[in-house]
Amino acid sequence: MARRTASLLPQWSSRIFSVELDGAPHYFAIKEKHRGEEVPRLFTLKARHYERCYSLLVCSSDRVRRAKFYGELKDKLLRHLSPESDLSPMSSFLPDVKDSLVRGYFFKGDSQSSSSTERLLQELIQRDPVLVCSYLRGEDGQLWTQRLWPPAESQMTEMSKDYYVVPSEAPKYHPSVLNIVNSDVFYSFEEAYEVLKKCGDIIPEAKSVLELLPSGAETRSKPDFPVIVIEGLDATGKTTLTESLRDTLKAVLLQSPPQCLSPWRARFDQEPPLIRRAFYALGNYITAEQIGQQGMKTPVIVDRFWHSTAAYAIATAVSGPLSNLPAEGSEVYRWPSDLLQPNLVVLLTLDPEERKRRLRNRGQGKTEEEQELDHNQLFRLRVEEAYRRISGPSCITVDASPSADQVLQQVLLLIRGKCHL
Ligand SMILES: Nc1ncnc2c1ncn2[C@@H]1O[C@H](COP(=O)(O)OP(=O)(O)OP(=O)(O)O)[C@@H](O)[C@H]1O
Ligand SMILES: Nc1ccn([C@H]2C[C@H](O)[C@@H](COP(=O)(O)O)O2)c(=O)n1
Repeated sequence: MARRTASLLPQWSSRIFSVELDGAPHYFAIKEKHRGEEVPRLFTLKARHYERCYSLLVCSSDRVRRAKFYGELKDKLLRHLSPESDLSPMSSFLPDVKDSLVRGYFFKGDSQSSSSTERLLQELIQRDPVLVCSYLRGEDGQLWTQRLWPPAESQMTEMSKDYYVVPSEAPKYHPSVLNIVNSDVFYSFEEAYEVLKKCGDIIPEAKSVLELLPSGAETRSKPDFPVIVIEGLDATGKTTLTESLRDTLKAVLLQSPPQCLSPWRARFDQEPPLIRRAFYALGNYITAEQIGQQGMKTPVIVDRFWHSTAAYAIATAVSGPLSNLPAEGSEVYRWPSDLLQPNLVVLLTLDPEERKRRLRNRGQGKTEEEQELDHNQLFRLRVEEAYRRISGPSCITVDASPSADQVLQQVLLLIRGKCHL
């Protein structure tokens, strides 16, 4: 058992832990306990009767299983724990080490129901890939010790000791940045394909999607005619503009995700980010195949493409202000080497109030991510900034607030300048 836990989460004592408490991230490290040592204080939990807290980190080496289980675990804990437990997301990572982020949850253990909580934890560690720790409050109500739970799990490992929980500086970038590559954003057909292939047993629809895929991202010869992608948040006027461009340029209009994936889109929108983003990533390769065929005959206009896939994924993986995004020039913003590159990518931007007005006028239902855009100003800013940072090709921003015809003329000017049409 001890060996199991040690291999689940290597370099235990070098890790930083992050937990959202009262709406703010708290970062802490652990320090071996030595007698009489002064240790900085971390945080106080409000209610006195919470003598103990728990963390659960999901440690499976199978990333599809880990992603599915992480979502299910939240539902399970919410069903079982009292609302006073303040269930919060938690993570642990090795500073600057890619792919080292492990996610989980943190909650306060109510002394009233401690035996039933411990029964649930016992059940979880026996069946599922979780690592459980308990945290005890120090005498001054502020200092906490961390220890592997239950104590019998910890014999003979570096986790066997008690550790002080000490405050740690916030990392330069949001810890989720460490795991974006090939978990939130995919940089090759193969990487996204692998995820959907592994899902075949648990999500039957994945098999239908796999059947629609081109046989790899073959290097086709570049289309003879220009390929122009129109990007932007919802209701910025993409549909209006792409339809006008199609008519004006006698072009073919395509979209990503492609029409043939429509029957499965809602299904994959319910899945955890790893699976959902792999679905959208593969959609781009189907659209690329269609572009390759149509682009030999006419200009092609595309409503959303890889910029959307990457920008929404990055902006969702990272929370908080723009400064939490990976820095400009980061590998996270690079274009997949095996994906067709358009000749021009236009990003439509709009004042948030005008966007809301257009959304209201349109009056359609919204996806969860669209609702988030409405309510969460920071999320909207992160999506737009991520769009701007993507390179190879980069997007050219066009203000979409003038009339539909003025926006069309502006974009036609850009196309004529860049694509010799
Ligand atoms: N330049 C414009 N000025 C005023 N209204 C516009 C303009 N362009 C589009 N609209 C209106 O704004 C609404 C949203 O436009 P549209 O559907 O083209 O956006 P979209 O970017 O395709 O949205 P989504 O991504 O959600 O499909 C529509 O009612 C459309 O008629
Ligand atoms: N190529 C694409 C297109 C869309 N998405 C995702 C990103 C958002 O969650 C949502 C927006 O699309 P809309 O509702 O406006 O059709 O779909 C993507 O990841 N990649």
